[in-house]
Amino acid sequence: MSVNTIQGYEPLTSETAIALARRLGLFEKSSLLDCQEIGDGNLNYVFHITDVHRKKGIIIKQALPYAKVVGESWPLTLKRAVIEANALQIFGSFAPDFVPKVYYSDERLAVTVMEDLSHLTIARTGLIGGKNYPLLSKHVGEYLAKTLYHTSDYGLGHGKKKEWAKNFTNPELCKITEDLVFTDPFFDSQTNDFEEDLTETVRELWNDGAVQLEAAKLKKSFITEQEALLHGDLHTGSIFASRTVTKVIDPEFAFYGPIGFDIGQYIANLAFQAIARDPENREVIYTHIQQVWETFQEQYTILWMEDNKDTFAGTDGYLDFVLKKSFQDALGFAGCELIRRSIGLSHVKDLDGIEDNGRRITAKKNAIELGKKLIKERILLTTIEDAIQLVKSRL
Ligand SMILES: Nc1ncnc2c1ncn2[C@@H]1O[C@H](COP(=O)(O)OP(=O)(O)O)[C@@H](O)[C@H]1O
Ligand SMILES: CSC[C@H]1O[C@H](OP(=O)(O)O)[C@H](O)[C@@H]1O
Repeated sequence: MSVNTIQGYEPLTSETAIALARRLGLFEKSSLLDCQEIGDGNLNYVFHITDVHRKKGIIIKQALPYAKVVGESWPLTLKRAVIEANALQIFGSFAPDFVPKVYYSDERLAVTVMEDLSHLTIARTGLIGGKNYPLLSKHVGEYLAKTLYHTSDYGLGHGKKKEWAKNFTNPELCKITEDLVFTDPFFDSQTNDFEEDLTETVRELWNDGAVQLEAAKLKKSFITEQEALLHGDLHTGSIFASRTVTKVIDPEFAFYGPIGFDIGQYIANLAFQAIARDPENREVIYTHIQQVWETFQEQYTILWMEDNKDTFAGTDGYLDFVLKKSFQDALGFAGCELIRRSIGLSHVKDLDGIEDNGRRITAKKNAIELGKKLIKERILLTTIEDAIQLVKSRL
């Protein structure tokens, strides 16, 4: 397959990115501008433009017509840029404290111009470096409650939600997740990528019919359940943090799906830290896992009570049912993410960055075993304490 030429689209260079910033009037006319391409993700260009004297910056993110990590042999829709810009604006309207401001977007050029967050640190990088972000998981819990409630049937009403869901069909990006998270790691697929020392563990996984059946059910939920507008790729590399501020970036995978998916991806990426750390440094990560769920549950409940468009909102047991389902879904999705980032395409630095071969292999085996347990036993777990106990039992 080759990349189609798209009318009016051209990849930006530092010069054309600066010209765009000037045209948009985002800097004073006399300012001296510097531009660096800083994208370290799998898919896009990210240009950081700064006014050299005033130290003020902006970010211009541009989608390429292919996946950057693989190259032109993997064409990928440019529509993801408009999905990302629209999702940032919607999430920003419901949770303004936790989302970068969007200054401009252009569908033809596939660009989103947004607030510069480079005074913050990507949470994954900070956590790997041993930094503590005391408010991170409370903030993420609040962000999740607000975005997942306000975009749902309960927040919007059935008609409006269906309209929104139509505007957020994102089949190409969803297919990446369907393949890379929910399918390929459970079979002997070409995209898988793991060390030889993991072969036996991986073969056991491929022969585990019970895991495959539960993974199939989780994949079905991901594909069929349009509960709310999800971020769709909420790992700790998609979150900027400081001790007091949290901002969620990169929602190009946004679509209407099961709300446990965002919660589960975040929990799994915290779990990578618990797995990678020495035992004495794990407790703070367990606290994060507890805080994100507790804050989500508390805030979601408040929103449900305040203004719910569903006639059944006050029916005894309905909110509990919704929360329990989301919790158990989240644990299953977390299990899939743990396995995928250990043996599938696109790993995490938390594990790959462990230099000692023996420690790294043990960490990945732990991640795979924990993933299997979460997938198979999620319906037996009813409290976040149960889930944390299960994580502890695998390390
Ligand atoms: N608003 C921003 N402010 C500062 N840096 C950013 C911003 N958005 C992205 N970046 C930088 O660019 C990197 C890649 O961005 P991301 O949106 O995750 O791209 P991709 O979709 O390719 O994964 C981030 O890890 C971060 O370093
Ligand atoms: C070839 S896409 C693989 C992987 O990349 C995305 O992550 P990011 O955009 O944050 O780098 C997403 O997790 C996809 O599954």
